[in-house]
Amino acid sequence: MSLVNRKLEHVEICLFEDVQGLTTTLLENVELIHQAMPGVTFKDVDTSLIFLRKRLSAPLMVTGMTGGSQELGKINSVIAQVVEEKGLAMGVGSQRVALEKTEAAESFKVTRKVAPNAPLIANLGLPQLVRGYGLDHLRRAVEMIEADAIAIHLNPAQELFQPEGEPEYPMDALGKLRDISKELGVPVIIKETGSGISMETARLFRENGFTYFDVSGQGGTSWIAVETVRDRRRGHWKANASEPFIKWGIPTAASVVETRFAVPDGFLISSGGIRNGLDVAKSIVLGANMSGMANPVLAKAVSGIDSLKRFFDEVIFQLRAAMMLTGAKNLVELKRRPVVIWGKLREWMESRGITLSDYERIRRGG
Ligand SMILES: CC(C)CCOP(=O)(O)OP(=O)(O)O
Ligand SMILES: [Mg+2]
Repeated sequence: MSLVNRKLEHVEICLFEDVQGLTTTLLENVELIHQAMPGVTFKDVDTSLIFLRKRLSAPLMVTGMTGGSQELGKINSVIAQVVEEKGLAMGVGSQRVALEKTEAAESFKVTRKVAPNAPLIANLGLPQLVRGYGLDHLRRAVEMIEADAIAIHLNPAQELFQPEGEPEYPMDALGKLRDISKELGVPVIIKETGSGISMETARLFRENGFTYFDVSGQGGTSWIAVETVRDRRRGHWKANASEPFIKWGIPTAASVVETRFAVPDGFLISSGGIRNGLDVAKSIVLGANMSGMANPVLAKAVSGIDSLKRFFDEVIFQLRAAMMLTGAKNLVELKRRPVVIWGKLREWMESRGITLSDYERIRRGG
């Protein structure tokens, strides 16, 4: 199976197969508190923030999805044009394919060509560090798109069920990444791929000097389900073995809580099943610095540039509405607003030893 074909098949499956929303983010257990006298006028709501030394219009990025062929480059180009116009940030899909096939690089380079100012984030998988990738490879991925940071994706569950997967995550790969990150020159964002980051993993990376996390929890695309579709198409026995794992992982809201609890000083991106501006607002109140979206952006991007522009306008309107109705005129105020956490998310926190009072102190910034 060629790498390019896998990239194309991933996008086709994410668009047309049933791999979405098989689980929930538990954001439904997070309630923002309505304020009947919010003390805020809608036009004054300010959603801007600084990310990677650049100003964003809203706490929203498109998390890494694709690249590797001309068609996939077109998707990256549409997303990058809209992200540039809207003042948002964007990650690209794994650039392994472009490091192994130089002709695939153009499908990634196009992002910086059409988005000269937006924060762009490069992307490689940790398994490649186990298979010989080093500082030079990460540098080439960063330079390919003049990236402001690089996301290193941790995808053990996906690799386990991928027909041609590389489920190799020895602890010395973390030490190698730590050493590389000291020479790289841009921040490294530790990113999951739909199974979420736990407090143990967040703490482990923080102890090694990493402070940027993209939690990518359960609730959006299930990459175990994606690879199961690929297994089934190939008659691979893993298609049956994966059934009990389709709901494997940490729901996005729980992963935001766990990562924030473990790394009070970290920069957190809440991603995995983020579908609207209220999810973004809830993520910020829960302790994230910003949110990331992938699949809904992919679907709009293939429908065309206007469809994606309208989508972001709706999401940012929803965020601004939630901010006004909770009485927050900017993101600093939003993260300090009161919140109700109940249901399964509260039970999850209690069973993980995270008391609401401890969490309240941490999420409001100490
Ligand atoms: C979330 C997922 C797209 C991460 C990348 O999957 P993959 O194993 O196909 O990526 P690589 O090309 O880096 O191996
Ligand atoms: Mg891989």
